[in-house]
Amino acid sequence: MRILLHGCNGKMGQVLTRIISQMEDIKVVCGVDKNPEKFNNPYPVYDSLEKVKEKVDVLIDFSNHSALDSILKFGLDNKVPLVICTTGFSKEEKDKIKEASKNIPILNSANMSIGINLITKILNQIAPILYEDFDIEIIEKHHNQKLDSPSGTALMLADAINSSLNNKLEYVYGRHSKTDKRKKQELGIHAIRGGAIVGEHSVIFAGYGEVIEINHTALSRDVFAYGAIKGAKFIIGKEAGLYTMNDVI
Ligand SMILES: NC(=O)C1=CN([C@@H]2O[C@H](COP(=O)(O)OP(=O)(O)OC[C@H]3O[C@@H](n4cnc5c(N)ncnc54)[C@H](O)[C@@H]3O)[C@@H](O)[C@H]2O)C=CC1
Ligand SMILES: O=C(O)C1=N[C@H](C(=O)O)C[C@H](O)C1
Repeated sequence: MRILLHGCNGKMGQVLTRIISQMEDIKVVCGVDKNPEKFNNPYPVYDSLEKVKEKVDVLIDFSNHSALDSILKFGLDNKVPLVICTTGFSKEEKDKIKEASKNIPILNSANMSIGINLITKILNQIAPILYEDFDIEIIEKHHNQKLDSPSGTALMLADAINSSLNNKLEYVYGRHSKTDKRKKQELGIHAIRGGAIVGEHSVIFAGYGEVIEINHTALSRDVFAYGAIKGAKFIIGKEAGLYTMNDVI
């Protein structure tokens, strides 16, 4: 498997570089990063996808939402499947991913871990049972270098809950300056940023006599990298379409 690593000089790009260098059946054949000189990688690094000349089987992206147009163009022009792991996309950008997936296979997930994706399935089943008697809130914690908030995963968890409730919930981001009490249909989403926290997510169902919490902690970035590699193996050879990690696990 020949991989193009987009965002190769970032935190996730470097974790993937290390892990893939220890594997026999797969190889990063080139990388793209807007800071191409930052590391001495064992593959060529370009500052633009337009400069890539290597033949690749799949593109894995951990970069920034602003790179989306160039990634979709590369995939469509070269018929290369995409594994898009970046977060922070707007509604318009998510629509662009959906449109491109009519012509090429795209795997898009805000979280490549097995645990979080299993939790989305569990939430889908339990939220309709609990909603009447429990208020639902999400807390996420990440390192102090993270650009987007709330995390893509927090939004993914919120969407899993909301879709099981006919999308009747109203997302409330923090409660700064509010003077009214919580409304029943609110789904509070709260972001903590500090230190080197890799990624923690809690979904809280708060009732009157009991509280249920579902927690997930990523212990290292390796878990996302292994998920992305699994996703890349899965997406190669698939029909055009939009896939998630729940199709992989
Ligand atoms: N789906 C998942 O499981 C995970 C997703 N992420 C997401 O992946 C993204 C990257 O995360 P990190 O590696 O921690 O960030 P980072 O900031 O350490 O790395 C991003 C890299 O992308 C490069 N870059 C930024 N804009 C670019 C552009 N327009 N063209 C080319 N390169 C560009 C930067 O120079 C940097 O080297 C974030 O959106 C993050 O939320 C991170 C971890 C897990
Ligand atoms: O930026 C990160 O670090 C992470 N981003 C993803 C997100 O926004 O949900 C996934 C993971 O939690 C780490």
